[in-house]
Amino acid sequence: MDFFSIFITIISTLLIILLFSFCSLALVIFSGKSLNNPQYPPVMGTVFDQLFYFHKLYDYQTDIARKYRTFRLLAPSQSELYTTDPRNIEHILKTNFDKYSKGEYNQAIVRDLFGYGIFAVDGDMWRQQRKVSSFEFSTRVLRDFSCNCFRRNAAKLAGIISEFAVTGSIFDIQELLSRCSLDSIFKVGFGVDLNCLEGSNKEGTMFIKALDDSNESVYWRYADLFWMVKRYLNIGSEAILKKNIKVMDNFVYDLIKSKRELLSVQSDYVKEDILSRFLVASEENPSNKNDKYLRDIILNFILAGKDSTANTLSWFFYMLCKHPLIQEKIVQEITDVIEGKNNDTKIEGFAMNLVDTMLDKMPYLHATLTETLRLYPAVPVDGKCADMDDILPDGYRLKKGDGVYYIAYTMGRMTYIWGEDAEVFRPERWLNNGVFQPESSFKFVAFHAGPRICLGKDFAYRQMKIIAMVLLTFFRFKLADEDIRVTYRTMFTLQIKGGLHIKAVPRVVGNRN
Ligand code: HEM
Repeated sequence: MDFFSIFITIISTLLIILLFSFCSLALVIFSGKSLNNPQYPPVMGTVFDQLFYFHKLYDYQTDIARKYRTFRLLAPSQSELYTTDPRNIEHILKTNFDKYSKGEYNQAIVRDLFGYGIFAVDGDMWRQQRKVSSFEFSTRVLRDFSCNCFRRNAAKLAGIISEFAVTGSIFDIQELLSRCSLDSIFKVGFGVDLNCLEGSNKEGTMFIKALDDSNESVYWRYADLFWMVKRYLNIGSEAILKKNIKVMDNFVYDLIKSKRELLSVQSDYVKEDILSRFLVASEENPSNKNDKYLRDIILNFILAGKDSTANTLSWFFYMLCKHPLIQEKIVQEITDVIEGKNNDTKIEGFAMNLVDTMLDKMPYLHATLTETLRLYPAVPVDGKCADMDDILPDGYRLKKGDGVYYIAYTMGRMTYIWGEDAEVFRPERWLNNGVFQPESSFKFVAFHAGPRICLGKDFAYRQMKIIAMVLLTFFRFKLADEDIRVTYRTMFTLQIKGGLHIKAVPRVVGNRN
């Protein structure tokens, strides 16, 4: 056989294999999915379509949801349902809680990052972590200790921004907020001073980058057909992910080691932080005593505490730059609330004098933060897996093993939920005669709902309010480029792609005109 014939034989064999694989995959994807049965939600494509829209995934989902409130994408072995209907959300997250779990499909995807931490487990493991954590979050000590820490970190952040303000420099506020909230979660969660905000902690900075990149790489698995093969061969995005996870693991294992040493040396050490509580709980249950289990708990809390708050505040400042009148209204509310009670004109003193009662009297700020979360929810898509066949309240059926996701980002843009001005940023929609009106957690689902509702909601609002009050008292914020329209980085949490580059103009405190 000549060279040309060998070449043709190889190419045609490859083509036949490729065609065969493609047909088998198509057969697996499209068979057994009740495609034309109107009892099941309409099919809008396969999960691999998400590859093409990955950079604007949530807007792609929103476009479909404008036509179909509940729809399906097909995956090889199951259907993935997406819904915006609050009735369905109540059904899966609360009324039929026991019929839905995180599911093996999701767990396989997130295992390398989340391990067996609270976000990735079900059943007894979840109940045990929820119990220890909810006890921690309900204590008065945590409330006082965390507020103190938020005030200090807000003052440090304002100090850094004042240097930029003096020189008129542009800075990335998302980056600073990210460091600030990481410092807070380390102090409150693990009793450790990370000092990432000052930039003096190089490992901390590397840790943040590794965390963000891993968050994105793991999310990419939802659209990547070959992620398991790549993981096995340790190539491409999976090789990068593995490296990033190693950076994070080293960092977290060092933390556990130093914490254990501290607890054994100092018998009078105050065990009030979340990690100490889990360390004590693990002493009582030897199966949870290993460092891997503690690593998972820590990493889940870091993911919960850092991204959610920092990203929400970044979108909040973006909205305030786009709506200067809203920015000034918040400043007026701060002025009214602190009048006669906090006259300190220095950043540190002002921050330390912000007491709980002042935070509670800020309905407009509360509404603006909530409006930010309505349009830019920190967790844009979240979901569960059906553990048995079921029928949703909107009448659509799903089969055992199907995924069912609620799209918080899309829900915020649905006129049937929020009215004709759903896409308009309008904090006033949350107020009635100046009093904040909460919405059903199945309609405003940014904090999840039902038995697994976010444990850190109040914690997050307190931190966001303190930071917002300190920064807005001392600075007026403007976008570095007034015409810019920022977008998101597609990952588990809604981060601004490329950061938020802004300028701060000092305000004259005591005379805020
Ligand atoms: C704006 C801020 C925040 C938002 C929007 C938010 C949102 C959410 C969402 C959507 C979930 C459900 C995730 C899932 O499906 O597993 C969740 C769960 C959780 N959040 Fe938050 N979160 C915020 C801040 C925080 C903070 C600061 C902490 C802790 C320091 C925290 C701790 C938790 C925990 C422990 C869970 C797991 C609950 C469970 O599975 O039982 N969150 N949060």
